[in-house]
Amino acid sequence: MAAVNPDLQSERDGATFDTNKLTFLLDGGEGMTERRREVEAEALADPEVTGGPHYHFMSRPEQYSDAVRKAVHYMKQAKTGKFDNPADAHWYRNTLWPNEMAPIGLHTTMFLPTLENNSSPEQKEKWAPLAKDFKIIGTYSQTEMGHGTNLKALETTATYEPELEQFILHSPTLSSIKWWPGGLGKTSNFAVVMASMIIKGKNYGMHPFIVQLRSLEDHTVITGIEVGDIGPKFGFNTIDNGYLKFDHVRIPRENLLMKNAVVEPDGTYVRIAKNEKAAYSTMIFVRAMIVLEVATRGLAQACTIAVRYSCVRRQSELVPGGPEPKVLDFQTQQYKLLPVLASCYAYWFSGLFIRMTYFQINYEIQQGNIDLLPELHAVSSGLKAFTSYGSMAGIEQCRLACGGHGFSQASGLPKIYTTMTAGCTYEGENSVLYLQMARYLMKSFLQAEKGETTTNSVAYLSKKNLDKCVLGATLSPDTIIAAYEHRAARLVRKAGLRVNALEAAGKPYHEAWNLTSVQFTKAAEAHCHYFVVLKFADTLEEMEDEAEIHNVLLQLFQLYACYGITNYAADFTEDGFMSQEQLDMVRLRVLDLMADIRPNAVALVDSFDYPDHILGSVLGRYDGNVYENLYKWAKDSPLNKTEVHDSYYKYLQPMITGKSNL
Ligand SMILES: CCCCCCCCCCCCCCCCCCCC(=O)SCCNC(=O)CCNC(=O)[C@H](O)C(C)(C)COP(=O)(O)OP(=O)(O)OC[C@H]1O[C@@H](n2cnc3c(N)ncnc32)[C@H](O)[C@@H]1OP(=O)(O)O
Ligand SMILES: Cc1cc2nc3c(=O)[nH]c(=O)nc-3n(C[C@H](O)[C@H](O)[C@H](O)COP(=O)(O)OP(=O)(O)OC[C@H]3O[C@@H](n4cnc5c(N)ncnc54)[C@H](O)[C@@H]3O)c2cc1C
Repeated sequence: MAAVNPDLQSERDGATFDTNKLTFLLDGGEGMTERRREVEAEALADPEVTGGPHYHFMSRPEQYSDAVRKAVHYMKQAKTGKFDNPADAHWYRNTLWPNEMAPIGLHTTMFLPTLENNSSPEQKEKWAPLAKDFKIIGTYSQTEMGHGTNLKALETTATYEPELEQFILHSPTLSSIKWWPGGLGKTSNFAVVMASMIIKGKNYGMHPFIVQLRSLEDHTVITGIEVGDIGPKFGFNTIDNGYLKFDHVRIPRENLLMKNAVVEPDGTYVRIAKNEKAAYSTMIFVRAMIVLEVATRGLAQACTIAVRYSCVRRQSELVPGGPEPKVLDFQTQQYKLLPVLASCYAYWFSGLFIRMTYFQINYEIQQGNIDLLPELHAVSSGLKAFTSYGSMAGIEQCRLACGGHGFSQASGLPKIYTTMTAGCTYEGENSVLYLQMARYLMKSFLQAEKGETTTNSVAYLSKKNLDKCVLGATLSPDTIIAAYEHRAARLVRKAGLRVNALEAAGKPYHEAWNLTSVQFTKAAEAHCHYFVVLKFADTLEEMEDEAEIHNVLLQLFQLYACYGITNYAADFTEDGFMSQEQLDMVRLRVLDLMADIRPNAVALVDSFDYPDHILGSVLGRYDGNVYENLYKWAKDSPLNKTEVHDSYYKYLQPMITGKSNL
């Protein structure tokens, strides 16, 4: 390995804590870190994983094709049983497709989970092993050209025919064509298709059906089906997001996944699930996972790149006539990066929380206890929206902080950005998800108004909140949490009262709701902000005695919270809760905290523990040898394969010389 750039080494030497120990905390324990590192090391040693053509120097069809090569490699490995632990499989995939979507990504994240959670026991026994062993490859096909958000308006129909005990799948309109499902265009031979189920003329709404799309022999498309790729996108170029059109395709009755609802041979519909949204369960799973696995990890990688590079990049003067400083020593550069780094830690702890909570509540739901489903739906929706937007903005901030080189694909940042920003849209567009959380907040507000006790994430709504902020120079977690509680409770209450007032003035509820929806999305955002602050504080409280790590995490917590207050100052001050003096103090504390955190900045990103291969960045290399590798990168560019490019002979030569050698 090349010698580490002394400018980066000095940062590591000056850190006040052991990065390894912080990595253990982030991974959820030393054993988890060790296992992750083992899986990554095995993958990194495998030329099928790290070899192959250079991602950025391939065309899109080549990128897709290479991703399929990797998919086959992954499936061969998985078939040996070595990834029986889902975490192992996840780490391996992250190393194989760094910041890319695998053509079989939907197979593992949505197709298989839907089969497992929406099938009857017999169906699960039949389909899940086939999918687990990759004998069939599937996707999750829900969104249509005309509707992604409004699931009640999906137009694909599954009409039951009792005589033959079959459903007939049909796409009656242009807008009913399935559009967007990942891996649908070229890779999958099966899909879970969400379609409106019609029996004897009655529409029972969206239900999941397992449908074969292509032959298992030669991959040709099943009669009555038209399927293909939807073309190049802003990112996600390794995956074949597809379209799918049905022309009266018949499937057996048994292909309705019947855990939540059964259709008997004579067409009798029997609902089993207690909640009518049971068919939406896979979406909750993915939203809960996006928080850590997509939003936070994308941001952590961007922070790693930008912070390391900012300690390698020297520019301008700090001391007149003095040497060029590391750019991270400029206060403005710290202001660009350190609050983003603090938010990354904040999201991480919320991500760990929602992942664990998802598995706990889902277990209860599987046992038939659905009491906590509304809470899980609201929190997973809100956190998905809050963290994906924050990460998207943070990644862009990291890119800008890298100056010109940040604009190059060599930085790795454009790829991280385009992959991650899709998470603001897929699995529920962010405003739409904030409005789902807002419904929950409105209900909870009404409960609190009636004097009832609200619980879980909204417990604070029925508490007596402080009228005056008691935040002082010590910035204790409790006073910070109280400030965020106050802001969220006030914004929820204000929006709720306006709905009530508009209704009292004669507006129908739906109109009152729409007229309050901007306020409500801001209230939902404030609620999520509070929740993320709370989970960060909980992590600090639960930490075992690792004083050095506790100190630096406390600084990050305070920075995250103070920066949030300065960014949303009006929310905290306009009702007189926080005084101007307190706000001024918080603003100055942001600057002081940045100075406190600055010496540990590199150690804090090293703790995310990303191998260079996953970062895919010349700027963010662990060894900090940026310039020689930027030069190498440019030399490898396909345009430099020949001294004179073909386009010269085709276009320039005739113009410049009046003749052509072609
Ligand atoms: C160590 C690690 C191991 C773990 C490894 C795991 C790795 C995982 C990695 C994850 C990587 C992820 C990569 C992802 C790849 C891309 C995937 C992209 C896939 C997709 O995009 S699939 C399509 C997604 N589509 C959507 O999300 C559609 C959005 N729309 C909706 O969800 C609904 O239509 C909407 C907006 C919620 C409205 O629904 P509607 O039916 O109209 O309902 P109402 O608004 O009338 O509400 C009625 C009532 O129901 C409640 N509700 C709504 N949804 C749900 C739900 N899901 N569950 C429970 N309850 C729900 C709603 O709140 C209302 O309640 P009220 O009480 O207020 O009446
Ligand atoms: C990269 C990517 C991968 C995807 N993968 C899959 C997949 O594998 N399977 C699949 O089925 N789908 C997939 N999708 C589709 C995705 O789930 C939808 O695009 C997403 O749910 C948003 O729905 P939409 O496109 O209909 O947006 P729209 O709902 O049309 O959003 C447009 C605008 O309208 C606003 N809006 C819509 N409804 C409301 C409302 N009720 N209140 C206020 N504002 C509203 C939105 O906020 C937004 O600003 C994918 C999409 C992308 C981008």
